[in-house]
Amino acid sequence: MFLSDTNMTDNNDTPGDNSIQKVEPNYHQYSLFDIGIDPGLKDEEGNELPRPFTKNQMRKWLKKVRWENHKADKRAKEKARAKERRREAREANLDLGPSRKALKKMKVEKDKKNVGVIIDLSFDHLMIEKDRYKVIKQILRCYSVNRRSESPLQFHITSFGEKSRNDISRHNGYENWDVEFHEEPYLDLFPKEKLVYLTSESENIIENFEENTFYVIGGLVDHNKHKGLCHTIAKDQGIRHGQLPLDKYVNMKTRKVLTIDHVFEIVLRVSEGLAWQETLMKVLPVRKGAHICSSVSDSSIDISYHSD
Ligand SMILES: C[S@@+](CC[C@H](N)C(=O)[O-])C[C@H]1O[C@@H](n2cnc3c(N)ncnc32)[C@H](O)[C@@H]1O
Repeated sequence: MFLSDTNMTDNNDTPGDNSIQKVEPNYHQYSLFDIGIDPGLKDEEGNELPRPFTKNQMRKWLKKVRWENHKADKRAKEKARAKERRREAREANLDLGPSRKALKKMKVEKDKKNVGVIIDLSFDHLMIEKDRYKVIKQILRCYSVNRRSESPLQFHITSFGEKSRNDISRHNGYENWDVEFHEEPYLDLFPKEKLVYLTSESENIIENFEENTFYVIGGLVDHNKHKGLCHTIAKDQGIRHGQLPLDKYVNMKTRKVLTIDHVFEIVLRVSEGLAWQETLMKVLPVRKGAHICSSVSDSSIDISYHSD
């Protein structure tokens, strides 16, 4: 159910106004963290307490609620319109192509690539709630690009603990995703020689993704606080590691550390057969300021990893 904000006008001067108190936010659905507010206060059950709300915070919150309402409305209208179009087409004996249901079924039957990606969620203890949510959002994007791919990657999530389970359960239906969730760490699940930890600090430059190999991405949003952590872990565990060949194909204005979903999509696109330069220009966000290196051609060079 969505909230009505008709009682909340821009003329409300104080958050304690009667009109504001009529708004009954659903604090389970909308975390204050979602709108960049650290609520600080919690009740005995750990729920965020509504006060104190400044006028500005309340405005931001209402803007978010309005947007959510608008999105839900729009989706419902689109659904109704699509249903109506199908009904009309059926009556006129027109073929509108496969239904959503049929498309979904076709997707499940797609051939998976023999290349795997593992997102290593063993870093919960190093992140505040807000950053853990960012990790989950990025995983959501990985799932979404993989699902749309004609040749999806094998997708595993390891060290999937209680915190991650709670965080991800805000997104309904994750249990039905075509992703394998494991509570165990990857070392308990996969042979060491088939693992390659992706890390921007590795001295090994990846040129292509090997079949029958699992590429590990660190499930960590750390704002560079734990620089080199995944590289150290890979070396300590004696598994192979490699960095993406960013320097070879693009000039970047910013750091070479990418987000989980960008790394995932790069592995996916290159495994699909897209050239490196094209992939990087397509996937890297504009703010990374990537430009093509004019001196390179997009040929493949094999490298051998060493596991230190
Ligand atoms: C935001 S980064 C985390 C950075 C973290 N300080 C670390 O030690 O890796 C998330 C993950 O994306 C992957 N990653 C990011 N940039 C990369 C690059 N240039 N090459 C290879 N992997 C990269 C790594 O697996 C990394 O753990």
